[in-house]
This record gives sequence, C-alpha cells and structure tokens, in this order.
Amino acid sequence: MTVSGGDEYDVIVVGAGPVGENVADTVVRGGLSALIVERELVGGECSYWACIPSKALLRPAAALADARRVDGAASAVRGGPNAVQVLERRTAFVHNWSDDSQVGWLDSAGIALMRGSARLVGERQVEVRTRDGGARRLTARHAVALATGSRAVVPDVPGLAEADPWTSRDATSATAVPDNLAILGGGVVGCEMATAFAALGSRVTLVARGSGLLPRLEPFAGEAVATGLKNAGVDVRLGATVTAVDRDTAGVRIDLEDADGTRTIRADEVLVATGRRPATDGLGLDVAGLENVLDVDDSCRVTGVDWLYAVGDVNNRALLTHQGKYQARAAGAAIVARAAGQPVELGPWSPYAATADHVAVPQAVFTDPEVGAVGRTEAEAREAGLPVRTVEYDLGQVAGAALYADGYTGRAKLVLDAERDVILGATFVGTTAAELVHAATIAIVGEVPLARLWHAVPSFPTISEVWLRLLEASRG
Ligand SMILES: Cc1cc2nc3c(=O)[nH]c(=O)nc-3n(C[C@H](O)[C@H](O)[C@H](O)COP(=O)(O)OP(=O)(O)OC[C@H]3O[C@@H](n4cnc5c(N)ncnc54)[C@H](O)[C@@H]3O)c2cc1C
Ligand SMILES: NC(=O)c1ccc[n+]([C@@H]2O[C@H](COP(=O)([O-])OP(=O)(O)OC[C@H]3O[C@@H](n4cnc5c(N)ncnc54)[C@H](O)[C@@H]3O)[C@@H](O)[C@H]2O)c1
Repeated sequence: MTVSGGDEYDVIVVGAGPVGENVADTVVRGGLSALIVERELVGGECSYWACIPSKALLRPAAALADARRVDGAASAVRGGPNAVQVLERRTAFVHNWSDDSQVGWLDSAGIALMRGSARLVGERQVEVRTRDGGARRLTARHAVALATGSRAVVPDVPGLAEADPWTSRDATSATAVPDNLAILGGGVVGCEMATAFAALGSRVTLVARGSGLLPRLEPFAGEAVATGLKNAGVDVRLGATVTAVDRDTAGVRIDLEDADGTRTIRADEVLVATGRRPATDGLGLDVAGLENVLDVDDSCRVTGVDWLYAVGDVNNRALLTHQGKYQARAAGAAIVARAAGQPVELGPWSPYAATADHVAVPQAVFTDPEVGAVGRTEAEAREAGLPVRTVEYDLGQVAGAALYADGYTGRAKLVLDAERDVILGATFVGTTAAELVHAATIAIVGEVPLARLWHAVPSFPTISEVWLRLLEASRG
C-alpha cells in the first residue's frame, strides 16, 4: 500500500458526528484550519441511526396519543399510526442515509473533509485509509481531536451474537415492522424502541435484568414508563436474565430466568439495547501510550498527551448529543487558546471547561409518558454526601396539565441542597414533560437560590406552573 501525503492542518478531527463537526466548527471560527475525517456518513450516528430516526419513529404515535387524550378531539382519531408512512417519514428525516446536505454544511463552514478510516500513527500524525485502498499521512500542527462516538455492546450470552441480533442501528433503520420483537435492556434505547415498535404494530417483549426500567433515573420515572409500556401492550419482564439465544427458521428463541423460574420466548427479531462502549478499536491509541479508556480533563484533553483530545461519546462522560456538542465547544475553545499561547483556566464554569458534565446533564426520554431529567437523582446526591431534601408534586393537579390532556398523569420531583437551598436535580414525568427540564438546567447551572426562583413566575395556565407548586411545597 502506498502512503501519500504531507498535508498539514492546524487541527485534525477524527469522526464527523455532531461532536466532531462542532469541534471543527469552533476551531475554524477561532481562525485555525481544520480537516475532519469520516469513514461513514457526515453527521454520524445521531443523524442517521440514533436521535433523529428514533424520534421520527416515535413522534407520530405521540401526536395521536395527544389527540386521544382530549375529549372533543379523540373522536376524530381512528386507528394507530400508518407504519408505512411513519417509516417513510423517518427515511426523509435521515435524507435516505445520504450526507450530501451535511457535506455542504462542512464546505460552507470552511472545514475540509477526507473520507476514510483514521488512526494515530505518531505524535500529531494521523493516517487515513481511503475507500480506494490508499492511505494518506496527515499532520496536525496543534491538536488531534478524537470524536469517534460509541458502539452498541452485545453481551456475552450464549448464542446471542450468532443469532444476528438487531442493534439500535437496525431498529432505527428498519424497513419493515416485525410481528414479534424482543428487546434486551431496559435503558433508554430499550424503552424508546419498545414504545416505537409497539405503536407501529409489533408485539413487544422487553426484558430487563434490574428491578425497574431506566435505572439511571429516579425510580418513579421507570415505574411510570413501565406502566405506559404495559398499557401499550408491551410484555415487560423485570428482573429477568437471558441465558441463551438461538435462531432457527421460525425466528429467535430466547431463554430467560426470572423470579418465577425459567421460560422461553419467541420473536422474529431480538434487539440488543444493553449499553454502549467508546469506539476506540483500531484508533492506534497505543501510539500515544494509551489503553482503550480515554481519561480526559474538563477541556476534553487526554490525560498525559497534550496534543490529543477525546470529545463526545468516545470519552464516555455523557452519551448524549447535546452534551457532546457542549464538550466540543469547550474543547474547540481550549484548542484555539492554547494554539495562540493563551492561558487556559479549567476552573468551574470557565469557557474551556465542560463543567456541567459533573452537575447538570439534561436528558429527555421520548417514551409515553415522557421523562425529562437533569442533575443528580436523590440517590446520587445522597451517595455524594450532600445534604438532601426533596419535594414532589402531582403534575395532574396543575391547571395547565389538566387542560393539556384529560386525566393527565405525571409527577415532578426536585432534589434540593438543604443547606444552600439550591436545586441539585429535577425529574419530570408526563406528557410533554421533557420540555420542563430546561428551566431546571438553568436553575442548577446558575445555582439560583430558591428564594430568588420564587420571583420566576410561570405563566397561567401552562404546565410550567408546576414550578410554583414545587416551590410552595419546598416552603413546607
Ligand atoms: C438509538 C439511539 C437514540 C439516541 N437518541 C438520543 C437523543 O434523543 N438525544 C441525545 O442527546 N442523544 C441520543 N443518543 C445518543 C447520541 O446518538 C450520541 O450521544 C451522539 O451520536 C454522540 O455523538 P458523537 O459525535 O460523539 O458520535 P457519533 O455520532 O457516533 O459520531 C462518530 C463518528 O465518527 C466516525 N468514526 C468512528 N471511528 C472513525 C475512524 N477511525 N475514522 C473516521 N471516522 C470514524 C463514525 O463513522 C461516526 O460518523 C441516542 C443514541 C442511540 C443509540
Ligand atoms: N433520548 C435520549 O436521550 C437517548 C435515547 C437513546 C439512547 N441515548 C443514549 O444512548 C446510551 C445508550 O443507551 P442504552 O439504552 O443502550 O444504554 P443504557 O446504559 O441506558 O441501558 C442499558 C441497559 O441494559 C442493561 N443491561 C446491560 N447488560 C445487560 C445484559 N447482559 N442483560 C440484560 N440487560 C443488560 C443495563 O442494566 C441497562 O439498564 C444512553 O447512555 C443514552 O444516554 C439517549
């Protein structure tokens, strides 16, 4: 193989997902040159196989459910979503898996693109294997930023890998709806895909090994989502371990063990939704003296390697597009400042530090009911040794919620620092509840005292009035 090259850029970014794009954009805006290397599609997992297609699959059923919850509108709703049209709408949102428009954006932003698979081959040296079988050697004058994302984990269950399981990629790019779908994993992917495929007509069995769904969130969120899934016809099996999987001509056979003993379920497809790991295989990390775990500081610079950054899913800090893009803005700003020889202060809330990763990561889960959460759960706050008190409120008691949906059910909870009287965490569960989270994010990041929040008056009659009720409850 011939290695050609000699090209130099100020910054080389590996991976053109949302995070890599934002690192490159930030450094170019800061006056540096940048090349981004991408081996699949510009836009990454989020645009083509994750956030965008999953939300496109979920939204039609949510729109129908919204109408069904309002007397006077419900009678106009006949039947469920049209699966063929839903899949077509999803395909339109992912531009039929073409990245032409995102390539156009890179061009307009002044970011160079090289298609191929990149790996580190020396200090600030990257080799790109191009699709024509060639290889190019590139040099970064200032920094290399790894933004290679994450990969679905397929657990070591006998027969599972051989049974050709779906990962989230297969689910979000499905061209047909399986009659029977088994889902392993009760986290965000498992719950969202169970919601989507049940609405599209699959008989879904969701197998979770823990005692509840969405185990990283407040327990009441997982309980409400489990109830919602059961109401949608999903067979939710908690505390279940998959012991073996086998595929034959009739589909997939899954052996389970739970509190009631052993049993076998059958499905046309099995979706593995048991978490993700950083995509570092073949990246040449050994060249920088690194193992496969990338430890970074708050500017996302890799510990001990001053020219290397790891940003977004690949650093495993927060596997979310918005948080990865936030890291990208901090890392990009730090790269620009360091290139200019300016001091980069990484104290809390500096423009170069992704401080919010530690205290205020927001997440919206698009199940029915929706979940919006930010900051610490009560359990996390207690584990951190913080002085905790909590307030909760029934969202159905808020006038705006009652008007929004007949018989609205939902709940809100604030985790408070009992000494500083500031918010540490917030969780909202209910129809359209994820929209309530950003107010909590602002309060946490701003460390706004409850006494001052009292003056932030929510409009009547919006669901946001839950904030007033929570503050009233916090006054005892
Ligand atoms: C089903 C699903 C739904 C999700 N929904 C949401 C959501 O609603 N909201 C949310 O915030 N997050 C969501 N996420 C998480 C979100 O998708 C990720 O956090 C986000 O994609 C991370 O962005 P990234 O740029 O770090 O990585 P990616 O989007 O994975 O992009 C990495 C890019 O790097 C490229 N690459 C990798 N290795 C190399 C190499 N060696 N050379 C060249 N290129 C390489 C890849 O091809 C890819 O294009 C979801 C995830 C899943 C699985
Ligand atoms: N709306 C959103 O923001 C959104 C949507 C989807 C995904 N995501 C992101 O993608 C990431 C990955 O999602 P995910 O759901 O795959 O991971 P996850 O970590 O949220 O959940 C994985 C679940 O699988 C379980 N599990 C692990 N190994 C298992 C095994 N061998 N058998 C049975 N269960 C097992 C875990 O206990 C956990 O409950 C998340 O961290 C999330 O941040 C976000």
